[in-house]
Parts: sequence; structure tokens; C-alpha cells
Amino acid sequence: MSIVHLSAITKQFGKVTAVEDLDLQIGEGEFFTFLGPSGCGKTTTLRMVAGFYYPTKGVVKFNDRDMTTVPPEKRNTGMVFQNYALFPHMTVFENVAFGLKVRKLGKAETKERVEDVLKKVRLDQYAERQVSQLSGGQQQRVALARAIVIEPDILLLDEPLSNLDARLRDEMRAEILRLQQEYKITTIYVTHDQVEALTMSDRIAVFNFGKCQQVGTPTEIYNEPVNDFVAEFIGETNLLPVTETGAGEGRRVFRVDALGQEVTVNETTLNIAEYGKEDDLRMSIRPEAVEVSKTRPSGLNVYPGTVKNVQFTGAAVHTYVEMNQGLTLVGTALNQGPSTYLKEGADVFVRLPEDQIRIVPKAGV
Ligand SMILES: Nc1ncnc2c1ncn2[C@@H]1O[C@H](COP(=O)(O)OP(=O)(O)OP(=O)(O)O)[C@@H](O)[C@H]1O
Repeated sequence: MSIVHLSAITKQFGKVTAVEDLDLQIGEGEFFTFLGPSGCGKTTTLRMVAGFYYPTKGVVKFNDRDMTTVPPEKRNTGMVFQNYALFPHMTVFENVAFGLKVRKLGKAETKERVEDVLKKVRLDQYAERQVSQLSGGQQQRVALARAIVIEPDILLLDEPLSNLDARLRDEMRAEILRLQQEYKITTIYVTHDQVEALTMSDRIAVFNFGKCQQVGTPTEIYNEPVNDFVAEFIGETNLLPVTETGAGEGRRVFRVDALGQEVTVNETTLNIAEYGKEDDLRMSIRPEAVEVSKTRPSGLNVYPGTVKNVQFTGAAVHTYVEMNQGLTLVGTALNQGPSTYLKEGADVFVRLPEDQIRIVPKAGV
């Protein structure tokens, strides 16, 4: 069952359209992420779910209840802000108890619930500490505890890890997921970090310029991008303009101008992106699908090139190959040992497997 329904939501700030005609459904217990670059409308959308902003047009519903203009304190959502927004002069206990006090809960029950949630976020030893005396990661845990203690129907997290260092961020990611699964709370998570989105989410909505580009599971978004923006924003890709030149026997043929050649694409694995002949089209192929070899492989879509650069990252090796007309393609392979590394300047062959190529239209603005 969907718990959050956004129907044809638009939000304008003067002449700026922050969010445009957005439709989204978020299911009960789902971990749902808004992903996109800075300024694309993620926070504005989250704030419309929280009630801090009301939409200029459109309807917000929680289950069947119209919440479009219901104030935040009547929505039973728990929010964690990027800067935590804690009360620095209060203790950890007082910060977490705040929402319960506002709800006029009795002293004994407040104590029990705060202590319980502090245990869950592993801060029970810190209840009497002032928040200003805590580390960033501990403050983030207090913010989480404060949001969860009110037993919200929906947990809203706005870039909650962006102020933490890389190691702490990993730790807190796991912590948030553990709590979300334990409480089974419907969660909306805002981030511009694709790794965070891919590793944590049940589903992701990819935003750009105030519009939702695609909604899907992490694997759908990565493997089946619906346009060039999604293909390029999530993960690495080789993206080249193409024009369709022919079709037949379950295959389609595209001219790749930058390659001065044609590529053949398997029709059944083409992709889910819809496009018309008149569209401005791109082919996208992930580096891990690009095969680079010293000897000419059999099969379609094999092109000669010269190794320009080899980048070693430990687990993987990225080989940049210069094709004709100055075009560079990158192929990524797992590290198979020094004897397999290709040398700069080596003549090689690049194969683009026909079932790994995706054809996508250019994203509309
Ligand atoms: N209160 C406001 N008044 C005027 N313009 C605003 C306001 N809030 C947001 N905007 C504009 O709306 C657009 C979307 O902003 P929003 O904060 O939702 O983006 P975002 O995707 O969350 O970005 P970030 O990752 O940088 O937080 C931006 O162009 C922003 O400048």
C-alpha cells in the first residue's frame, strides 16, 4: 500500500520553479531516496512532504488523507536535517524528549521511550551530556533518536550524512538502515551521493531541474536508464550521440559519428527507454561492459584503438583507449594481475557487446 502520494506537485518561489508537475508514490515501509544534483528540487519536495512548504499546485496525500496544507506538527513525520538542528544547550535526553514534551506525554513514559531509543542508537551512556560536547557522528545519532522517538509514520532525512567524514558516513549508513528495518518506518532520504542512494534504497527517484527523470530500484536505474542524464549521473558511462540507420533480425543499427562506425544493438535487450526516430539519441555503455583486448575478438562491434592511459585502483583497472577522431572509450576490468595489464601506446581492440548497449534519448529540460 502506498503511504505517500504526490500528485502533479509544482512549487514555485517567485519566478523559480523548484519542482514541476511531480507524481510519486511511496510504499509502506519503503526506503525511498530522492537523488539528484544540487538545486534539482529534492529538499523542496521533502519539505512539501513534511509540511514546511505547501505546493503551489498539486496534492499531497498520506494514505487517503489530503495533507496538502496540513501544518508539519499535525503530520506525524520525523525529520532529520543536514545540520542536525539540535538544541545545543540541552542535554541529549532533553533533545530527544523534546517532541514528546510537545505532545504532552507523561514523565514516566517519556523517560522510558527516550531511554529505549537512546539504547537503539547506542547513546544511552550519553543521556546527560550537553549536545555541544558530542562528536558529529554522535550528534547525528541524537538527531535520529529525536526523529524516531515520536514514532513517526514517515521518517524524512535531508542529506543527514553530508557533514561526516567518509568512515563515519559508512558507519551511519549501516546504522540508519538497521533502525529503518527494525522500526519498519517508511523513509524518504535526500542525497546527491549516488553510492549512498544505490546501497541504501529500495527505490530511487532521480531528479534534475525540478523534474523527476526516473523512478526505479537501484539495479533498474543503473542498468536501464531512461535518458542520458540518468545514464551519466549514476555510475560511469561511455555516452555518444548516435543516429538509427537500420533494423532487422532482432537487431538495430546505429551510426556513431564520433567513432566513424556503426554499432549493432540487440533489440530484446535494447532498453526500456522510449524514443522516437526524431529524438536526439545517445548510446550508453558502462565501462565494465567494454572489452579491451590485444587480439581481435570475434563478434560484432569490434573497433581498433590505442591505449592512452591505464588507471589502477586496486580492485579494478580502467583502460582508456583512443579510437579514431580523438574519441576515448573507457573499459573497466577486475584486477587479474600484472600480466594482464595493457601498456600505454599498445594497439588493442575494443568490443562493445550488443546486449550491453543502451540507447537513450537526450533528457528534456
Ligand atoms: N525558499 C526559497 N526561495 C527561493 N528559491 C528557493 C527556495 N528554496 C529553494 N529554492 C530554489 O529552488 C530550487 C530547488 O532547490 P532545492 O533546495 O529543493 O534543491 P536541492 O535539490 O535540495 O539542492 P541541494 O542538494 O543543493 O540542497 C533551487 O533553484 C533553489 O535555489
